[in-house]
Amino acid sequence: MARTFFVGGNWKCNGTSDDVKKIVGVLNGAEVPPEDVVEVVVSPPYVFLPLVKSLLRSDFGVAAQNCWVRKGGAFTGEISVEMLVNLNIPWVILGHSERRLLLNESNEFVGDKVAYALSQGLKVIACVGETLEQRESGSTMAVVAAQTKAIAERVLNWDNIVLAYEPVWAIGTGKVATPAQAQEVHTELRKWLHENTGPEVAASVRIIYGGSVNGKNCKELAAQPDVDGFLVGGASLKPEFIDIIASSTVKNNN
Ligand SMILES: O=C(CO)COP(=O)(O)O
Repeated sequence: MARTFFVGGNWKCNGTSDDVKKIVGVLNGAEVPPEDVVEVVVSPPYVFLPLVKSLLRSDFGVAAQNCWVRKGGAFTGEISVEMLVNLNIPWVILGHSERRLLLNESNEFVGDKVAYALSQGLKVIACVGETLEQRESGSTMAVVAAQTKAIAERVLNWDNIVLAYEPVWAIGTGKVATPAQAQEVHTELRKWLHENTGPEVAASVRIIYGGSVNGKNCKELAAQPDVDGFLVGGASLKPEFIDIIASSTVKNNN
């Protein structure tokens, strides 16, 4: 089954409005493969969402980097799903390891957020991934399965979910997973989805890789059969993001 390649740019907590305008200018001027080959979504900090939404080319999507777990209300400092819907922001990144680890977001909390965001019509980039310690102790698959299970227990329809495998040890470290390491976990995740959510979900859900993806290593990673795209951090703030988008064409012979 054809899974459209997906390239997300997670800008994290970076930049000024001038930086944002510059990045969007580069994206708007870029020649990229058509939408049936690659879906591109960029994720600026909350405060720049309206600016990016107003300036960005219409064939690229926009994602928030987080949202509140339930309907908005007396939750100082939070941004609700309803607000994102109101601003026509179609996507949200949830469960990023920086939030799981630095802000103590549990698997259950992330699962609740995914379910609520989907219920209100948002599409979700749900992140899973193990720490170096967990990898070295041989628990990679147990960790990502538990993270995925907390989502699967709360969600019936996976049509609007992209699953991002982001090994924590590869994030912002310049230490990229080898194509074989990425493929191995993606295959296992697809197997897990097959057993726990059924063959259709397993065949159609896009599993993307994140962790030190750049313009040089993207092609070899993209060539792996179960790597359906990328979630890019640092390199999404640079012109090489265009090269990463272009790596989608390695799937063209599928
Ligand atoms: O966390 C990431 C994307 O969400 C990856 O970040 P880097 O590409 O900077 O390693």
